[in-house]
Amino acid sequence: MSTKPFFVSSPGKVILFGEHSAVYSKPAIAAALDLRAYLLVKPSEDPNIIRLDFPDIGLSHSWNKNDIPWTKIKEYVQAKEGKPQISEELIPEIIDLLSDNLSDLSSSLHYVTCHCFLYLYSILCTADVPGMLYSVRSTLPIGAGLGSSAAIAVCLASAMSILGGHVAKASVDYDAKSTSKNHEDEEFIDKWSLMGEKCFHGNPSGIDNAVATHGGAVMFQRMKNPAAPSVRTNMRNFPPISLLLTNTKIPRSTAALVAGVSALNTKYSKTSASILDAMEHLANEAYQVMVKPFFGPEETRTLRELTEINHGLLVALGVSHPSLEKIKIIGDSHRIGATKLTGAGGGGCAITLLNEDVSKAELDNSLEEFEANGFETYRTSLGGKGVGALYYENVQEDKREEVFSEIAFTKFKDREEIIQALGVQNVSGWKFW
Ligand SMILES: Nc1ncnc2c1ncn2[C@@H]1O[C@H](COP(=O)(O)OP(=O)(O)OP(=O)(O)O)[C@@H](O)[C@H]1O
Ligand SMILES: C[C@@](O)(CCO)CC(=O)[O-]
Ligand SMILES: [Mg+2]
Repeated sequence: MSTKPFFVSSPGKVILFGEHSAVYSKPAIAAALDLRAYLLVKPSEDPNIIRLDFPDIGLSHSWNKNDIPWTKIKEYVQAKEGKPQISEELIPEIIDLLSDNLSDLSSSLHYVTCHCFLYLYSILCTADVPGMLYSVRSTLPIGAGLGSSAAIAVCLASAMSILGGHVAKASVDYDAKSTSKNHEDEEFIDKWSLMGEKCFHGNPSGIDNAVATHGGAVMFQRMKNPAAPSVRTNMRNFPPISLLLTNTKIPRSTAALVAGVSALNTKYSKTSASILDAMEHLANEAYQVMVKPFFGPEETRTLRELTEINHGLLVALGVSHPSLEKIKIIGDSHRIGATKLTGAGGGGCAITLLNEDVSKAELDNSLEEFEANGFETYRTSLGGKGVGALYYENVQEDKREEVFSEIAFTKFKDREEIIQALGVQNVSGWKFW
């Protein structure tokens, strides 16, 4: 177990096809974003104190680790060779046992985040792990459809797997070929981060945390039998798609949107089953196109057409928002490409698969209109690295104090400062599983 400070980091994601239908065991396609969450873990001055400092959401909280009902919690966790075994659902008895530790949190945002932290902490760590500071910063917009919750869940699950001694040290360099990956440890982190996602929103498909753990691009399908593992097919030759992300900045909750679709399914079961079936066919067609060895103008046109259809189907499920429709109208009227909402919808982000021949003038006009409406745009590359760690000993000796400074970390002004100081591409020493 490491008592030296370390960072873990994991990426957000873009769902290209199949959000919401993914929850109903339909295939979906998603890829890792170059925006990431970072978690600093650092020994506390008082080894009995577990301290959370999550400035992005104004959360600062601490517990005395002796107040966690360790012995009772462990009675509900099955372990094999010292490794806690995953349950299908969150264990209600553990939720109940932790409720006293959460009773002084009045904001629901803080409650949910602390619940996720303590659930993973009390299962993956033991009373012997000294109290630490846990501080999170993210370059992902929160609640905007880009998997910010999954990135946090993966950071927490990986840090606690390190502290609990359940995974080997991450040791693969940034540029190394993926064949040397430690698949077993990545799977462990993936599984436990799904439990973290369940704390954030009751019924996640698992696609967001899978991408945040493994990175790259995947076709993902949750199985109908909840006990069966999800199927994840890596898409190695992910085509070079030119993508524009536009954030409406309208806040929304994934949990509420997923619950809304569930209500629709109950009320109009046959109609909504047809919509979900259409989404299934659409994701399969997109997959066939995306894995073609040759990806030319015909293939990009097909993906744009499927993008338009996918958005229409999501509108039919009731998860769009006037601001998302506005993005679509602006993009369509300047003919920049095909636009759909991404993630849970209801606000948050839209993606536009840009036309290859879009002119600079057309694009600039759209960008101006997006800005005038208060939207934020971001050009992004897809398919980056999954979860990684930056250990104390992998940072040059004379830089350690600065890199692992809690004060510097919590005070970074914006996304650019975080990326500059810690980005997995900018700072040498990051290791991956
Ligand atoms: N930087 C952060 N610091 C602390 N908590 C965060 C941070 N980013 C995300 N979260 C947690 O994740 C929640 C947002 O998750 P939610 O699933 O609603 O949106 P999302 O993950 O951004 O979008 P989607 O699930 O559609 O991809 C926040 O309410 C908070 O609990
Ligand atoms: C809306 C949803 O399909 C994607 C959220 O990013 C929910 C999920 O799959 O967990
Ligand atoms: Mg989420």
